[in-house]
Amino acid sequence: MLTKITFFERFEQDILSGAKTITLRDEAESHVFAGQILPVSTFEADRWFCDIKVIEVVPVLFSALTEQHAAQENMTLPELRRVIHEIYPGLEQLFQIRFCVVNTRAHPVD
Ligand SMILES: CC(=O)Nc1cc[nH]c(=O)n1
Repeated sequence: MLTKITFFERFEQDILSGAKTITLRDEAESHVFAGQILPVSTFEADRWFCDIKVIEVVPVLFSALTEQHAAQENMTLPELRRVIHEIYPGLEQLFQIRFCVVNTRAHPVD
C-alpha cells in the first residue's frame, strides 16, 4: 500500500490551488483507497507541501483519456498525453487517483 506520494515541483501550485484534482499513475502507485490521507512531497527534493485525501481510484486506459481528464489535470488533452507518455512511455493501463487537498504548510502569522 502506498503511504506517501510525490509530484513533480511543476505541479505544486496547481495542486495547492485546486486546479489539479487527479493524478494518473501506473499500477505500482495505484494501491491507495478512498478516504486515505497521503502526505505529498516533491519528487525532486522530497519536500512535503501538503496532505491529500483520496476520493476514488479508477482504472483508465491511456488511449481512453478525455478532455475531462485533461481539465482535471489543468492541461489540454494533447499536453496531458505528452506528459503521461514522457513519465510512463508506452504504458496503456493507468489509474486515476482523484483527490482533494486537506492540509497545507502553515502560513506564518505576522
Ligand atoms: C513524480 C511523479 O511521478 N509524478 C506524477 C506522475 C503522474 N502524474 C502526476 O501528476 N505526477
